[in-house]
Amino acid sequence: MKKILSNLKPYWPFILASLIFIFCQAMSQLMLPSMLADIVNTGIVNTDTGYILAVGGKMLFVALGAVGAAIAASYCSSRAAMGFGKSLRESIFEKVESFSLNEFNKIGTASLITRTTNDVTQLQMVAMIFFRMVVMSPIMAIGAIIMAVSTAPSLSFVFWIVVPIIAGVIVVLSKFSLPLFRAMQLKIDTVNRVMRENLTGVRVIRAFNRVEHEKKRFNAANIDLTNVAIRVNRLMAIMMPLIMLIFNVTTVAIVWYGSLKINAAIMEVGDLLAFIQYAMEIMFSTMMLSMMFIMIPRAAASVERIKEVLNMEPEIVDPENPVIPKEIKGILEFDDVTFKYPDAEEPALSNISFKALPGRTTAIIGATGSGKSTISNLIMRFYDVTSGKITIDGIDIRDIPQKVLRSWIGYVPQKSVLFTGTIAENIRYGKEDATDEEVRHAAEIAQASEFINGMKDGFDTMIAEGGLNVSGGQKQRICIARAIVKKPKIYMFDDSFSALDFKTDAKLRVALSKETKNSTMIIVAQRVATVMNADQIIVLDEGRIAGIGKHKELYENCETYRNIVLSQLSEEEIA
Ligand SMILES: Nc1ncnc2c1ncn2[C@@H]1O[C@H](COP(=O)(O)OP(=O)(O)OP(=O)(O)O)[C@@H](O)[C@H]1O
Repeated sequence: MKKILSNLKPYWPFILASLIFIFCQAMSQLMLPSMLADIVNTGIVNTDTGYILAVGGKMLFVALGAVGAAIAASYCSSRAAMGFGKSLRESIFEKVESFSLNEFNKIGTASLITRTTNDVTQLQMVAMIFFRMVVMSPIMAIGAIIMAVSTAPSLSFVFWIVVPIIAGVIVVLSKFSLPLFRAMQLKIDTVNRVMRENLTGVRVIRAFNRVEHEKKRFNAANIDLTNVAIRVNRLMAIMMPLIMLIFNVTTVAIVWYGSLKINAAIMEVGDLLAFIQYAMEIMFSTMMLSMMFIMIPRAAASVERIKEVLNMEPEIVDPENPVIPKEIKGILEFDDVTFKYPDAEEPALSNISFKALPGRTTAIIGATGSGKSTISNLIMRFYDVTSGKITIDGIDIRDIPQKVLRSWIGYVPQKSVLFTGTIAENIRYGKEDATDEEVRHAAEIAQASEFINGMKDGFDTMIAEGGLNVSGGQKQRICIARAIVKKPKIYMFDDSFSALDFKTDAKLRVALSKETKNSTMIIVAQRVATVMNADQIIVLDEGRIAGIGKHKELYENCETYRNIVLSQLSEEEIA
């Protein structure tokens, strides 16, 4: 909670100003009924027009003051609440940025989006009303009780009956509403998740004619959310008429009892009028407070969900005593590495040891699911090894700050990811201050220049959201250029040539080897043609190393490798 509330800190001047204005508004509003009583008791009873005009003028002045204070309070509380929301969203975003892949998996992307948007909006709304109502209502309620009791002490017993009844109604209803509000946020998560899957998977959905199925899935989630919302609103629907009934019965009781007093000449008409107005203020304030009780549980559900994100400790953290060498050679070594994904039964990698040297190409090949991408995940420190260690120039990568480690590596993921922006901007993602020449050169090596220059706007061509306006192979080459422009010490290509035709794949590797003479190259691939010229090939089989060596040796000595080769190459190609 402290972490959430700390986001209010920068806005305390607005909160303070809003409280002062609210106080002024409450005071002005409290003065009005007693002035009205004065007009009736003195002005009207004595038919003193001058008095009526004088006090009426004062009333107008006070009422205008109340309006001004209300506007100012509203402005200040809105500024504070909106600022709070902005700052909270920033905090969540920053926290999420520090998550390792495991934390993303735990909460889920759709839920993280809802928590950053919808849940924060809930808190923002509550904060705005909170500043106004929680301060205004008690001041008004207490002030009105004091004024009412001093105006007509004999009628004040009414409050001892009415206020507890209103409070009781609210407490009971809020007990039912909390679980419903919690459920509602979860349902919003589900709607978002289904929507997200539908938008990203639209091509597959259409290709497999599953539009109807997806409609049903979305409808189910949507109806689920609607049902919970209806139940919540049913509670609200009960509450408002109940409170209005209490309001009206109370007014009737006051008028009836008051008129008896007036008849008996114990009370003046003006005092009864003032008393009714104070009674209204008291009941209205109690109702507003009760609305807070309804909103607070809803906000509490959102607070819980935001707290879960803010309190989640990322598993991958920077070392306390980091080692940051000025210069590295790029010798990457796996030393008896075993790794099990969180929640997985079996390790994805077992006892992996190898050394990748600068100026050499190390290729990793194996069947699907053999653990190739897991190796790249570990090198990037998206996950930490379960046992053993990975070193660069002899330094355990857990002793190197993540930022520094990742600055040494040019990573091309298995699934190409591009961002909305121009092609040049996407390539510059690898090196922010890369010159146009550097960008062009990187594209040249990545065999991307030709198709980029063929586009109407060349390097300034806009990439649509998710890179939908370029082909799979083009996307891959832009991603490769992004890594090349960085001029890293270590290249990590995770099955990054899979969408390229054989000719482009070969040309790219030749151009790359010229450019990266002193860099350590790690190429994960499924295709034998991509790896067969590597200086060393690591053959993975169900998370274990089945063989390490050059193409020829492995073909002769490693059965797993031979089987992969035989399944892909013809006799002449092997020879
Ligand atoms: N996040 C994860 N949580 C649990 N298990 C995982 C996770 N990611 C991968 N695995 C498992 O780890 C094993 C190795 O997966 P990995 O992605 O490294 O294989 P791969 O050789 O790269 O396969 P492919 O060639 O199909 O990409 C597989 O059995 C897979 O099911």
